[in-house]
Amino acid sequence: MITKTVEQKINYVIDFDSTFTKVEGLDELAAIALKGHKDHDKIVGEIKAITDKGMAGEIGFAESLKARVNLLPANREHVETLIEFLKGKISDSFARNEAFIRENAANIYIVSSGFKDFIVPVATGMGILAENVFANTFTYDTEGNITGYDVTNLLSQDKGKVKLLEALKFDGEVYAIGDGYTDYEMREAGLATKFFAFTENVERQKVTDKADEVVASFDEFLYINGLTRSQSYPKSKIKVLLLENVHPKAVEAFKIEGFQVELLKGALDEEELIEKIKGVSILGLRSKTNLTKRVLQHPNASRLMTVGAFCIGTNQIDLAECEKRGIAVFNAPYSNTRSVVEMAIGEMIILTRDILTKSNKMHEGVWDKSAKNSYEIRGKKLGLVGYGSIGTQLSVIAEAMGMQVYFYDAVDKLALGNAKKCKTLEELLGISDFISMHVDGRKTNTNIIGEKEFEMMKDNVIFINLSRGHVVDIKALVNALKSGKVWGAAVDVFPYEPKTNDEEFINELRGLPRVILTPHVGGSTEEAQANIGEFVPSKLLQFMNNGSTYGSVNFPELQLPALENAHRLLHIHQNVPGILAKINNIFAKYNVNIQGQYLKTTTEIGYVITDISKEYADEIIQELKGIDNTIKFRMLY
Ligand SMILES: NC(=O)C1=CN([C@@H]2O[C@H](COP(=O)(O)OP(=O)(O)OC[C@H]3O[C@@H](n4cnc5c(N)ncnc54)[C@H](O)[C@@H]3O)[C@@H](O)[C@H]2O)C=CC1
Ligand SMILES: O=C(O)CCC(=O)C(=O)O
Repeated sequence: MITKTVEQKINYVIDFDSTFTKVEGLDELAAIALKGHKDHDKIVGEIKAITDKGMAGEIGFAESLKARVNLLPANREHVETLIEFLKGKISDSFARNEAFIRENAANIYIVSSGFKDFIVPVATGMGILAENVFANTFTYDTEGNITGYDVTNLLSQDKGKVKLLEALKFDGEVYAIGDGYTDYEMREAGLATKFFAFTENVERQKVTDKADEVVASFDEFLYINGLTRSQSYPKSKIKVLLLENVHPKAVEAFKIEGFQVELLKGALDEEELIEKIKGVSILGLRSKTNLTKRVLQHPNASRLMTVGAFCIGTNQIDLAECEKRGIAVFNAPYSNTRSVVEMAIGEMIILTRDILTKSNKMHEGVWDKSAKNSYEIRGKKLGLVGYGSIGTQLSVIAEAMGMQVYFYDAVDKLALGNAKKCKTLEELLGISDFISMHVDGRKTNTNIIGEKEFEMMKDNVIFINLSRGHVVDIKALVNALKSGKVWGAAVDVFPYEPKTNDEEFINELRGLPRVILTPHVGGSTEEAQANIGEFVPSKLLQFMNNGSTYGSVNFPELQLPALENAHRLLHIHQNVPGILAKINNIFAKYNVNIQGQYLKTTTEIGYVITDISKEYADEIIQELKGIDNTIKFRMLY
């Protein structure tokens, strides 16, 4: 751990409400006491409004406290309930750094305008000494009802924290940490050496404007001051940018760990992405944002460490450029496959029963009961182009529904069930009653189905594309539909897709009969999106927290053990001879004890992870970074 040699004693004065805990104790006490009360919302709202005004410095503190306690119909039992509640509401970054609190307990003070009645049990549970908690105290009647508070306590008065610090006469420096104006007042009065505005739970501009430093977490406070901490680099300083409305679970996964997260609804074009990627270390996108070489080469992208494709396809990402730059890319290869398969089955049935035509007629008041142009899928031949995760699942389900399945894949694939392998695409096109595209989006798959391929198909074929827009020549499909070669089609993906839901969809397929058009929603089910929203962040977090790259689509894959009692050094470099030797020469030169070492390479890059004992010369870091052909270096503990 990094530990500052502290020559001068530092006293840490920490606020409680919305700093040490995520919430305001008195507001929560009101909510507990008024549970089930007919005026619950009204009274709690009033109390919260007064709290906010007081914290923002808009009304005097004494006035705010009096008004709030007067509105509070609470008793000892409610206080007990509040204590249990608050124990679960310790701010994440304080909870993460309990070890620091316990080690430095003698110099850590809670100075709060809240109440000892609930602060002491919560704070002492985290290692704070009871005698170092300074706060107000309630007064109770004989039945245990709160009647008021001790008005002689300095903290119940205006500028109470200032008065208390004057009285305490701390020896050494005083670092005040809090979210409210009264915390700043200690600095204003010259009683605190520095004021750190704490914004993990609430951010008040009036307070941050006055701060010496704004810290989004306690980790950041410890980092700035070179103190012992649980995170080698504070996650609140690491930016995560999530695009295309990924599932809220993803946002939550990063927030829980303390990252700075921004979620945007739509996709971004190249210029917009260059602008937004500034300072971003973790980027999440779906199929519509192109992460191009130009974006990656821009200085704004220099902090980018990892990218998550919240989908299967990664053709929208320049994987080779990411690799060259030491950026690990992950995707969700299976989470939405079932959703695509179900949509393909549904669309085959809708088209072969001519349901679109019938439904449209019904909406116009036409009752046309007839079996004409309606067929079962049972017994028909389904041709799958691409026999990967989706193609194979569709194969099994279609077969269970009585279809005869044929497939063509560019690589040799094992046939599942009774499916039959075709040697060529031409063979498959000539056999099939239904053709469904499930190839990946590599560039060479552009227009693999065009005029010539439609010509090879049986008359009245039903054609489905849920893979990628560019694999089918849309003009050729339009002609095949107009000529009757293709009876009906379902298309979910297009060479150009609108960036957001506000943009018009323009395509020649619009308005054609028996054509199902969907806005790239093959994988958009609640289930699939929730699965992806968990899966991709778990990969990105593993990479960030532990260095593991298992499942990466462009990086040497390594599943690393948990870090135990060591510092982990991660070195990404161009794959040229001699780098491992150079790394180990540095360790040998400084007599570093290696606890474990892992290496994996691709033809382009090498990834060396070394776990070392915690005592080492700081110089090794600069020397490791300085090795020729180093792409990226970082350290974890
Ligand atoms: N519409 C949507 O919302 C969704 C679309 N997709 C897309 O579906 C496609 C397939 O996904 P997966 O099955 O998971 O991919 P996969 O990578 O498991 O399978 C693709 C298969 O296509 C084969 N292939 C590639 N090019 C070929 C060619 N020219 N001819 C014959 N075979 C070829 C590959 O060898 C591979 O077996 C991808 O493009 C993916 O992006 C995936 C999920 C949702
Ligand atoms: O849901 C998305 O944005 C894209 C789905 C898709 O095409 C994929 O997973 O490859």
